[in-house]
Amino acid sequence: MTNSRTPAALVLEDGRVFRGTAYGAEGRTLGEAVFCTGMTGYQETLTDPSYHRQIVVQTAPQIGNTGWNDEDDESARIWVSGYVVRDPARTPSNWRSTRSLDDALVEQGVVGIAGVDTRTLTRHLREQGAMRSGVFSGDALGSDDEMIGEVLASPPMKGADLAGEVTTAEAYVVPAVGERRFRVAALDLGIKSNTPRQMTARGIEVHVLPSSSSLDQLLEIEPDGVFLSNGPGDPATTEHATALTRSVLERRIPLFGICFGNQILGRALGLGTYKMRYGHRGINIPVIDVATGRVAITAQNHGFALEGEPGQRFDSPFGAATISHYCPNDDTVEGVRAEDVPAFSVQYHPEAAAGPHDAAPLFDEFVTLMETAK
Ligand SMILES: NC(=O)CC[C@H](N)C(=O)O
Repeated sequence: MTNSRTPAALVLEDGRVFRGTAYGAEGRTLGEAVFCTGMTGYQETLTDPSYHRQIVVQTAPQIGNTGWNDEDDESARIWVSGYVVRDPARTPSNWRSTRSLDDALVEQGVVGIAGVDTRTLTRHLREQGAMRSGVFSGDALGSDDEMIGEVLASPPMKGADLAGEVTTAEAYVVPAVGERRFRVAALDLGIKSNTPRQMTARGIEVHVLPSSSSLDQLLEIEPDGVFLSNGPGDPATTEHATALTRSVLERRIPLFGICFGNQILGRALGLGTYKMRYGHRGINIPVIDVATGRVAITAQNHGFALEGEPGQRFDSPFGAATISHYCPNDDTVEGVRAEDVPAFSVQYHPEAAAGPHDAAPLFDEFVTLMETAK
């Protein structure tokens, strides 16, 4: 259970060391330290494959209050490489809870640390940027120099090609709820369970494909639409997915992308990507739709972004395109739309569980795009 007295340390690549006690599994883990500002939804965060190779810091001081249930996982396992909290729940309480968060972390061998001053840590990451880090506890604790050395020897997130590490080994089909109206080929770069669920609820039969699938394998499905999922790593490494996307655009098959998928569509349209200082990770991030001026409150989890200006129109290899959405906090690109081929994508999460659901109608827009193309 929680409140272990085993000493633990979170070590950042710039030499900052935060001391605390072991939480979850004991041992050693390495990854990019990033902070997430969601007050709820820690189970969805932990099981989101986009957090692969990241050590997640929760800014909400109390974590674990509702325990761990058998329904909210976004994938078959916890993907974060480490977990940093301030004050873990001693007594989880929720009618759906089947075990404590601490037990779930131990069961899956996820090394964490509690008792960290997460406010100071978050301010540090906000100023200095997300960076390589490690959590060390028990026998794995070494001298500061040793631990910093291990962190400095670990690979950076920039240039990391990770979709192949999280994608499904085999293609599978998620049937439509009720009558099947459309068939969609979904490229799994780290897809979350709630994404096919949002589509199947709208009469879409979803064929989830491994990230290495060829154009022929995709076309074999005779899809009415193609979906590009979220996923971990640097979008600059997605040559295969970007080439595949270009072939889909050439054939004018309706296409919708989320997060990593937005970065891939952007790249296919000729935009560049860059690593943000500390990214957007939370569940109350505003996004403005340039066409309507409307603001949506969104869930986000990204450390990279597309280059471009809010509302900018640009020439792509597939005709005109627009930066359709942006974040008013920092003018980050949050969506792109092609005007001459049926394709659009967003950097945020319309499938967000536990919400917010402002952006859910984007799945209806995908349906409309497919209806129009038929
Ligand atoms: N959730 C995602 O799809 C993240 C995309 C990409 N790995 C990023 O960090 O920007």
